[in-house]
Amino acid sequence: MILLKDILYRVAIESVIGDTNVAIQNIDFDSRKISLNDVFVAIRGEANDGHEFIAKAEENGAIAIVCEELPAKQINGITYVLVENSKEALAMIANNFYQQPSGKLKLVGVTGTNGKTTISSLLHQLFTLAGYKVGLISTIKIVVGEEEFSTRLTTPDSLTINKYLKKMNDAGVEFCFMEVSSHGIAQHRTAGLEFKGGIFTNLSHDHLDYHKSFQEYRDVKKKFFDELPKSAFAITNSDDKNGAFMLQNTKATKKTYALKTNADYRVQIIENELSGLLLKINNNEVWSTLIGNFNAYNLGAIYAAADLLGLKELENLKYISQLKAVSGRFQYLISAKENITAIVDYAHTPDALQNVLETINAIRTKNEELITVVGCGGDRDATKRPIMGKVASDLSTKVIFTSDNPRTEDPDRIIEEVEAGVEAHNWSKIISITNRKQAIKSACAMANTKDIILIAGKGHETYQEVNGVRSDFDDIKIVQEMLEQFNK
Ligand SMILES: CC(=O)N[C@H]1[C@@H](OP(=O)(O)OP(=O)(O)OC[C@H]2O[C@@H](n3ccc(=O)[nH]c3=O)[C@H](O)[C@@H]2O)O[C@H](CO)[C@@H](O)[C@@H]1O[C@H](C)C(=O)N[C@@H](C)C(=O)N[C@H](CCC(=O)O)C(=O)O
Ligand SMILES: Nc1ncnc2c1ncn2[C@@H]1O[C@H](COP(=O)(O)OP(=O)(O)OP(=O)(O)O)[C@@H](O)[C@H]1O
Ligand SMILES: N[C@H](CCC[C@H](N)C(=O)O)C(=O)O
Ligand SMILES: [Mg+2]
Repeated sequence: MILLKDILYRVAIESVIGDTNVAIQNIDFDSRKISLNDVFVAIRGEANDGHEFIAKAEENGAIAIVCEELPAKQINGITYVLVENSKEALAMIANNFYQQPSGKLKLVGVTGTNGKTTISSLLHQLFTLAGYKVGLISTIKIVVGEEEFSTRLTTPDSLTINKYLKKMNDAGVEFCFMEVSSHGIAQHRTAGLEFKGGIFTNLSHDHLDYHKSFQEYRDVKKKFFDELPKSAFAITNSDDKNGAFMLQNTKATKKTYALKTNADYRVQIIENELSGLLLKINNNEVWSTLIGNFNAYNLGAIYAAADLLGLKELENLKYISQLKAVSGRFQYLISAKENITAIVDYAHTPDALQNVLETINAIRTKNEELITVVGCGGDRDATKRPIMGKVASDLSTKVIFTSDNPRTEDPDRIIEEVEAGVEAHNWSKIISITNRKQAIKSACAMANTKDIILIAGKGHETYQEVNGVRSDFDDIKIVQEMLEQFNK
């Protein structure tokens, strides 16, 4: 039996009306999911104000209401807990309800604009190879030992995070790697978690619809490191101009990785080919089948984290060389007959797109075309659209602009905004085909022997979201079918 007072530990409470010595059943921040003897936490969101649903939660049987503002009428028998910040309170309550699960394993958070899924998934792979039971909370999926769960957000709400961490405790998981998005930090989804380490990847343009300015976006990311405990490690990319800034006020042990500057974990690229990377990390050579400069950074961060988590040097190098590419991250398929290469990549920011295109250009010979299929998501940062249009047209020989996830926006309007970034001398390179499947088919039809097709933006996603409806859609499957037709 759990009492209301037990879950209020570390919650910044302003006042309480009613009894906290009451047994509670469950917790939720959605009035529609409240049933008898549950605790309802009212949250002011982006679209709605949870305080407007307090009456609904009471009707559904809530025994306690946690809120920032008391309802005009209070009901006898229900306890009202007035707090400073409901989102933070929810996080603390979730930590308490599931008995502080983050402290019972080694939790490492990965933050930054690009590379979070790659690094956390590869660390999950590495520690699994090393024989440990491992957990993962990522954009692609949540993993608890051998069990996998689907997920919609990169960093889930605090209740969901703690629920899965508890499952990990019950399954005997020793290490958990999780992505920490800027939305997650800003909305206190990770508050109260006990991190053993934090990793910073890089910072570039994204989510400026939500954070309003680059400074605000940067400061939110920094907050994650500010809050790490002294016993944790904080690993940063010292080649990134915001790398040092991230660790300015952290209490954690600071460590750096870099390709260009001096660092605790120094990575050098010896060979960089379509078959993989030969790297020197500190004084050891290691081969990886991962491709591109940016993966040399990711591998540097992974090596550093594994080292700081106690993996022996030789084991670390051995497992790094066995890591396999993460789904939809530079995933490539080759049609045997025509020798056409198709690369499916999740690049959905200007920086990621530029990195991927530069990687391909570095390995492509001049007479092979690079045909890029790309679009931008709706209801997300619109300022990145023309920049992605420019990057795609500057760095490809042909471009097909198309839809990503239009969500509630008009796909043709989004494409126009992407096209607006294309410079006049590149206009002859581009065409636009709104239907993404058609765009991929056209790219395949345009390709000649040895050409390279990049399909960017959706990576591992198996749906396309239009007006709130997600229909089956898989870049990898579509391109596979097309390439098989060539082989006939
Ligand atoms: C913009 C944003 O981040 N929104 C998130 C936010 O929702 P919200 O603030 O809009 O919630 P709301 O609809 O206004 O509702 C407010 C409150 O009223 C409650 N409510 C509502 C209706 C009702 O009948 N009863 C009721 O109690 C809701 O449960 C909620 O508690 O809080 C919700 C619960 O945690 C999230 O699911 C939701 O994510 C939406 C779906 C989303 O698309 N978020 C994206 C932008 C996101 O977070 N992405 C990041 C970053 C990606 C990256 O960098 O890679 C991620 O971590 O995935
Ligand atoms: N270290 C890196 N630096 C720059 N670009 C990268 C890096 N790692 C991966 N990328 C590129 O960014 C894309 C997204 O990578 P990944 O999914 O790992 O990032 P993420 O941070 O998890 O993104 P999201 O914010 O959507 O969760 C990749 O498909 C690749 O094109
Ligand atoms: N986590 C990213 C995912 C973008 C993926 C892209 N396919 C899109 O839908 O815009 C975001 O929420 O911005
Ligand atoms: Mg991710």
